[in-house]
Amino acid sequence: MAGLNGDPFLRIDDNIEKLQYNNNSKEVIDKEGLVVRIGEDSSNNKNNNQGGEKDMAGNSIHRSGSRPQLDLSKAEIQGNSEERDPTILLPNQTDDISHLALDIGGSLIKLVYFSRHEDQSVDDKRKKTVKERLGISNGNRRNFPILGGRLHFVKFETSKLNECLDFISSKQLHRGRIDSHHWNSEAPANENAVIKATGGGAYKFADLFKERLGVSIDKEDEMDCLVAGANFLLKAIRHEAFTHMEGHKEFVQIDHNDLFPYLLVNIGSGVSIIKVDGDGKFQRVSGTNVGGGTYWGLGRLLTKCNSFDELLELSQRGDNRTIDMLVGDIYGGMDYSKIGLSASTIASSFGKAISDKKELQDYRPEDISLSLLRMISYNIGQISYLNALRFGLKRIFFGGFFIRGHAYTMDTISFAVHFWSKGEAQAMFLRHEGFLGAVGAFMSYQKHGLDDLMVHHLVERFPMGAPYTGGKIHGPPLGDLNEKISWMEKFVLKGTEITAPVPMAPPGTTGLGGFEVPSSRGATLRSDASALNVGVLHLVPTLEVFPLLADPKMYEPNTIDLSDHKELEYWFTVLSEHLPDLVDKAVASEGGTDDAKRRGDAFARAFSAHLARLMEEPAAYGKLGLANLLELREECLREFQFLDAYRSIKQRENEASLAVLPDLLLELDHMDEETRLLTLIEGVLAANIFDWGSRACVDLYHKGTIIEIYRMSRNKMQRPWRVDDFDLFKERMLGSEGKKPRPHKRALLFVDNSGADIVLGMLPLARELLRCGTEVVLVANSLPALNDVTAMELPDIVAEAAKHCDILRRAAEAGGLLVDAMNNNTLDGSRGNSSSVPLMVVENGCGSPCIDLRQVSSELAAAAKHADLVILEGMGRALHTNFNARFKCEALKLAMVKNQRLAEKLIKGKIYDCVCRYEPAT
Ligand SMILES: CC(C)(COP(=O)(O)O)[C@@H](O)C(=O)NCCC(=O)O
Ligand SMILES: [Mn+2]
Repeated sequence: MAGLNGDPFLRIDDNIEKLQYNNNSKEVIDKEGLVVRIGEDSSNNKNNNQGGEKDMAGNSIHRSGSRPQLDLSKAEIQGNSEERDPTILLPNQTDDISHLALDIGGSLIKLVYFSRHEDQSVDDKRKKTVKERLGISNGNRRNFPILGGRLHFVKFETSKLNECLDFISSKQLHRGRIDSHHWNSEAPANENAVIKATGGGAYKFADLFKERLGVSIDKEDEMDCLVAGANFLLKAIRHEAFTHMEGHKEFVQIDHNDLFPYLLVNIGSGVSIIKVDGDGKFQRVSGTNVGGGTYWGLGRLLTKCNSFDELLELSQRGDNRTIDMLVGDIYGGMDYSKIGLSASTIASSFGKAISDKKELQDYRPEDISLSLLRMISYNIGQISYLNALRFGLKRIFFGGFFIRGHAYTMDTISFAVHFWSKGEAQAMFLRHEGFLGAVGAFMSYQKHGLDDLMVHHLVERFPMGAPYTGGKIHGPPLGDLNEKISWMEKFVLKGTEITAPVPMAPPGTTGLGGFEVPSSRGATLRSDASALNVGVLHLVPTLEVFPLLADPKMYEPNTIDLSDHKELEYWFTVLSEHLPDLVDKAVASEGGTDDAKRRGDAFARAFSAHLARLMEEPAAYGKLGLANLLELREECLREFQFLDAYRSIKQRENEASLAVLPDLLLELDHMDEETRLLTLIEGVLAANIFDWGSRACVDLYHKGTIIEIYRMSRNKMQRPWRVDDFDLFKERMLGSEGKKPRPHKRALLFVDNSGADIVLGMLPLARELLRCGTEVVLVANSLPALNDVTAMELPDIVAEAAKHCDILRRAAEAGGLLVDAMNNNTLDGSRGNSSSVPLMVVENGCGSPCIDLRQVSSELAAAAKHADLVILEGMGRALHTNFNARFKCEALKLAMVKNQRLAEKLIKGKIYDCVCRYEPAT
């Protein structure tokens, strides 16, 4: 692009440190304008959030997780004020208010509580106009049966009940109650406060709760709760159920329309077997008194173990052949093949002990524990299968404290079910198995609307919420950032490994001699891993499935499946190596203060801990794809309050690119249609090189200015690209043999990075579509991720670009993007032309470099309804995710591959190759 003048731009890497470190100075930010303007916009955020700061999106940032306080301003009584307990509306209440349910078992207290977060949407003028255009009524929030918020899952040992009471009291969890539309304030004395609880402890400790917290316990039936909890979790959480065979965990997608009937086997001290036919429809069809209590009780007597976990851990080093009588023992080492029993099959649990002249002390506790575990697990598996057979059920879900995410136990039960059913029935386990009762008790609050939640309304996140040392039941999650950081510091001082050492079974001993040979691999033999498998559930009623997906049920966002360990290792290394640079940027973005450095350090440790955990057990947080890892990193940054690490880089690149935009537009306008379309697509691909998430690109930035790199990238744009459907797309756009095709009605452009990518790549392409008469919706991130442009930032960028272009200006005005910016500054001085096709901006509902189209903002879903073209741009949105996605409408996927391995794997090409994939509507 000879016409682009080199301009006095800094090298990309020059002085970035300096510039960013100045960011704490309000003056610098003021001068740069962008941040402050956006900040001002947010002041009309109706929420009055004292003490909180605002981020760029105008959202409130709580600097501490302190106790909730009620904002009573403008409080009013609803209904009849003569009533004894009238409902009080608190319109300005913004802090968390929670409500709580408990399952108080013999060994563990499981606690589920809900915290409500303020509606973070900023209802500015622009958004209103876009909503009007898209036909979204402002009042539609009321259609949602429940308020957005979070469900937290916490466990305490029952023996530490006081810790649990302190936790409830410090968070004031017993005070809040919510019904579907308003807050119910509590009387200060709180005499009438009631919390729902199930489990034996609900009876046993009721007085203590009254005494310590002043609350009454409303006891809920244990079985009702179990079933309600299981139904909710199975319907609402995507990766809730999994199979576990020979150490291999596989998630099962349950179709919530085809869930019933199923068998629920709850293995507590005893075992209950329940046939579940629907919500609230179930029958306890059987049970057995040989359960978790039997294992623990007998195990304790026989091994002198002090805890259930210790007993389980022992089993992992055991060899049951020393105690169990095997078929081979009876048949002189031979199989009894006539009836299908191999020599290693257990003929009689503990059977060898009758003939050996040995005393208890002659047996290893490890072997006893394993033998006992297998005896009880097989027995439960067998009885469950027989009951499944009795009622013709194929699916059996196992839950209860006995399992505790213990791989070997799950393998043994699965093996038994598989063996006896000859593969017909399937044993499945639940990620939240320990919380079924507590969730069920929570569900029993009236009118909270949880039943109406769908899978796409829930986002599970894994904050570094609590101190853990692996395998241990942990105490209260840390809400306060400082607590979290000091925990990290303590943790490091102690020099403990973040994940507990996994007890490894000596090869060839564990699991030998069973019905066949259930061989759990050592790496998955972790006891109580489930303590770390449960995240915080974010309830976001505004999320929707992207309506243009051709087959939402078959849709899988991730292209790269990280269950392949080699793949996981590779990406683990990439992300670990990028970490120091990311921390530098993040710390600098917060002014480089000591506090920021401390947080940066804590962030690095937390994220590394997540990575280490996932390396050890990739399926720990549900099905793992690359998109999940990249999102986890962004979430982790936010958890340590780095809200926009690349803020100043984005701003610099925007400014640099906007300065050369007029030249680019002028050049484009002198081209014929065909050359122009090619140049535009080349422009998008070339400008996608500005990606601060790619190691190779960041190395490149040290070698030239923005414009130099852009020009270099443009010059390398020779066709054919590695994936090159340009001719097809051109034909669709321009037609052939003189026939002009009808223009698209509306195009959704999923934009990627700030700077050249948006300004010199996607905006000019948008302008071309507008010129054809196509409405354009720019779809951008709701929250920052790397150097991606956000929906909050786009209107200002468009406004700046529109100063140089009538097409953009008119369209932006028509789309409500230029609320006040453009009144005087137009090229020709003319006022807005509302007859122009509109250019709009919507947020996509996520804060990641990738996008999962099963969960997008309602704004985007509404915009999609009239769209007939989807353009996905960038590596994250078009390659890591959605490369294989099929749409009901036409789709164009544009990206430069900025990673050698991905290039080889995905397109059999090399780094910096490009993808231009055009797919007609399916
Ligand atoms: C994070 C990204 C997906 C962002 O790419 P983009 O969507 O901006 O094109 C990409 O930079 C990436 O995959 N980076 C990690 C791989 C690497 O550094 O080579
Ligand atoms: Mn990006």
